[in-house]
Amino acid sequence: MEPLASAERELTGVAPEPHVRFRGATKSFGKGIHALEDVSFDITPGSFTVLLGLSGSGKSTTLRLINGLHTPTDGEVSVLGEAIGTARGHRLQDLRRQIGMVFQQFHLVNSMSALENVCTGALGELRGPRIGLMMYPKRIRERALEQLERVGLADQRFQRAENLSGGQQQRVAVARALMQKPKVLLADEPVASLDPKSAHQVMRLISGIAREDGLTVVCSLHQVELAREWGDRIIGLRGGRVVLDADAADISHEQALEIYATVSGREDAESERAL
Ligand SMILES: Nc1ncnc2c1ncn2[C@@H]1O[C@H](COP(=O)(O)OP(=O)(O)OP(=O)(O)O)[C@@H](O)[C@H]1O
Repeated sequence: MEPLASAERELTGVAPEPHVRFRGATKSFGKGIHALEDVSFDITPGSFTVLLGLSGSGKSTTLRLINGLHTPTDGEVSVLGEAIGTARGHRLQDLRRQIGMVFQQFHLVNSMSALENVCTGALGELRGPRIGLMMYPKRIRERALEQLERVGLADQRFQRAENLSGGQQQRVAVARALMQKPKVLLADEPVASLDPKSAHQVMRLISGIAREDGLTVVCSLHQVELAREWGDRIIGLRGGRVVLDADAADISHEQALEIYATVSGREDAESERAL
């Protein structure tokens, strides 16, 4: 998915500024735990990048560096042209508002309706807490309903989140992320808890919305086939290092599987899951 970036290049002859830039980024936790080591890449606006790798390879750390939850121990991470690790206060809040997030475990409030969960995505633009759907301004409730319509769940708007299926809950979580009107959408293993049919549905939804809104997506996955089907580009991580970085269309199933090259029994089991 390169329409935005390639259109801009065609019009101006200049490649657009990347939405995400890693330059020699390293993240260590104490002595000896290098979650990420010397990672460099640029992510083009409007592209869909998949981070592929087994458990512990550094995918979540990469996403957390992008949304400023971690700061790099060494090197630089910039998002939308700013070094997010050094941004503070309002500037950091503004940047974070432009970065939507979707998680493996959905992180909805179970006792709230689907619509109220989506409304919480707008809390960053409101003052003070809101308890109950009717405490949100009408314009926010209307926007939330529009987002629920986009993910095909308007008819479930008053259903408590806990009564929805996993796939439906993830669609509500996508709608909530869209309330921020993000430029960048980060998805951390968004389909790892879903059955294959729901997983495809959610990936199709994220991909379709990203295309419509020109969103830049960075999505971690551990399933090779999903990565090849939905990503424009695959960045493979192993042991905190980039071991593959190429257009998804140019990567064979076997090449992608090499990311899971076995060095221990644990990884053997993981590489079977990755198929
Ligand atoms: N806060 C932390 N403190 C200590 N070590 C950490 C911390 N966060 C991550 N790590 C370590 O960094 C490495 C990379 O972890 P990360 O969560 O980024 O991997 P991942 O590819 O997302 O794995 P998973 O799919 O299991 O979430 C692992 O060895 C992990 O144990």
